[in-house]
Amino acid sequence: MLQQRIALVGFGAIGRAVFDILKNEPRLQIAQIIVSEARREAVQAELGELAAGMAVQALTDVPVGDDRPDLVVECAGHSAIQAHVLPALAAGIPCMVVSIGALSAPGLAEQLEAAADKGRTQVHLLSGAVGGIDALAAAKVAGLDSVVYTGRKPPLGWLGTPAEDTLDLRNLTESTLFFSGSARDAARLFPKNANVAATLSLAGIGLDNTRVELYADPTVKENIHYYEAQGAFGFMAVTLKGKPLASNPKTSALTVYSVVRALHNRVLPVAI
Ligand SMILES: NC(=O)C1=CN([C@@H]2O[C@H](COP(=O)(O)OP(=O)(O)OC[C@H]3O[C@@H](n4cnc5c(N)ncnc54)[C@H](OP(=O)(O)O)[C@@H]3O)[C@@H](O)[C@H]2O)C=CC1
Ligand SMILES: O=C([O-])CC(=O)C(=O)O
Repeated sequence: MLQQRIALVGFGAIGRAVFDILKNEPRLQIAQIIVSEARREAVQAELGELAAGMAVQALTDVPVGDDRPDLVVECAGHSAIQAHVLPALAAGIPCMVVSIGALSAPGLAEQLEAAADKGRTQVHLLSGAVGGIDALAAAKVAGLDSVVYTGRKPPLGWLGTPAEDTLDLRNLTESTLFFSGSARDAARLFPKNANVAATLSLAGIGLDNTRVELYADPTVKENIHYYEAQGAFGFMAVTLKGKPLASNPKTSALTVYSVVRALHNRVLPVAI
């Protein structure tokens, strides 16, 4: 039986939900949870209750020595790529990443590639809240002409973002466009909301050529991702209406399931 010892980076909405799904899965043992120094003791105490009988350690860094995990799964935020994913890759530990918008920062994509090369390993950018990445990345082989993405969330999903500079999100009465531009700018300006734009770009025609529109829409309850891609392969359009996590309305539950799916694909006899 294939098994993996996993270090989970981040124990917020996604991390907790992944932990909850996997805690009784013998093939996928979450051995370490990487959190900030300020939260470490509290998380360790909580794990004592959540995971009685399991040896899960709350740590502030991914161990790269004797106690190294087989795999690092990032579900924390953009800063975690520099802090935890780069060193793990350089030490030869494969990583999965959901905070893909971080790769919009100058030089970070190249640093990730170099670290993975140095460690002779791979970083897997997960599909997260969106679907069709397999088709888009395959279509890229023959050449893509355009990829256009629209992200639409209920107004409260945009709280704490630059959308608040121009919109009264708590009192919005109609669907309102507040960002139109490149995926690079979207990912930089909306680090907790536009990872999907970056994912589509990296699978498709890049962060500067992927066009993005973002809407706050009081008529919807889901986080809606819609994109169209045109190229030598033909045409595709995807609509994904993702239910938000109760613990974080910015994040679609599908992101959690995409992590679990990727992990299952590493250990189950049949990968799909
Ligand atoms: N690819 C995709 O489709 C999607 C990607 N995402 C990405 O996933 C991230 C996490 O989402 P979600 O779980 O909903 O967010 P939450 O805010 O609920 O949780 C994030 C957790 O990660 C912790 N954290 C942040 N930075 C670090 C770090 N450098 N090291 C260790 N822990 C850290 C935070 O701790 P603290 O509070 O102490 O900072 C917090 O507990 C988002 O920020 C976004 O980048 C989200 C949705 C979709
Ligand atoms: O979870 C979602 O629906 C998408 C999201 O936040 C992101 O792209 O960062």
